[in-house]
Amino acid sequence: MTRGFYIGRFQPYHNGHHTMVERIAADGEVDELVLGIGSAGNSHTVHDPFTAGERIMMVTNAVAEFDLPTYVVPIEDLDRHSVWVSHVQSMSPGFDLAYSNNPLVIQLFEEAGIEVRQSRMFDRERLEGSEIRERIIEGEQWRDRVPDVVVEVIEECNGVERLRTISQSDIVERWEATNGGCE
Ligand SMILES: Nc1ncnc2c1ncn2[C@@H]1O[C@H](COP(=O)(O)OP(=O)(O)OP(=O)(O)O)[C@@H](O)[C@H]1O
Ligand SMILES: NC(=O)c1ccc[n+]([C@@H]2O[C@H](COP(=O)(O)O)[C@@H](O)[C@H]2O)c1
Repeated sequence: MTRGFYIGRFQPYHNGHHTMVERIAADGEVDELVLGIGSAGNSHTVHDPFTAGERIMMVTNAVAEFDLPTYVVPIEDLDRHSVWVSHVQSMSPGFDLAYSNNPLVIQLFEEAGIEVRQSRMFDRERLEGSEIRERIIEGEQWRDRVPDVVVEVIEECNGVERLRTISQSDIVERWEATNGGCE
């Protein structure tokens, strides 16, 4: 029995992530997969708008279509990279290999003796979290870049409105930092 571990911030979980999981399921290289919700304590910023709970719903509902047993676990950040892999292991069902294209994640797992498998990036011009968040804020088309169940979660939590509101307050904060605030 082989279990894999795939971590991401999933802000939001998009079709690039979904293609990755689809390939893992189709290849049959693992019997089970753990999906780690990274930076789990972060939410309500333009970089990390969705809560761990909302992202758990996105991922759980999306991967249900695959014939692969999965577990979704939230993983909070730590201020010490040197112990992050132990922290991940303490929060996750045991795993034999990890999937990531993130250079720091790859470095930390490999230093801990855990095999990391990388993949190519799928349709990266369209399938990038920051681009999708920008499109949500700007009112451009984004729904075709995420699984339908992710659209449902974002709509259920008023995510479009949240991102737009947050992006406005970010603009105000940046303006105040540059201009010394209002008199
Ligand atoms: N289009 C894609 N194809 C394949 N892998 C992807 C794709 N987009 C992201 N990944 C990988 O999935 C993992 C989690 O990525 P992450 O949640 O940071 O998404 P992202 O699209 O890079 O988001 P952001 O722009 O917010 O950083 C990382 O290893 C990342 O390299
Ligand atoms: N020290 C730490 O807390 C640490 C180290 C490496 C990665 N991470 C997290 O792992 C996740 C990696 O996911 P991404 O590939 O989506 O960036 C992120 O949430 C990142 O914050 C945390």
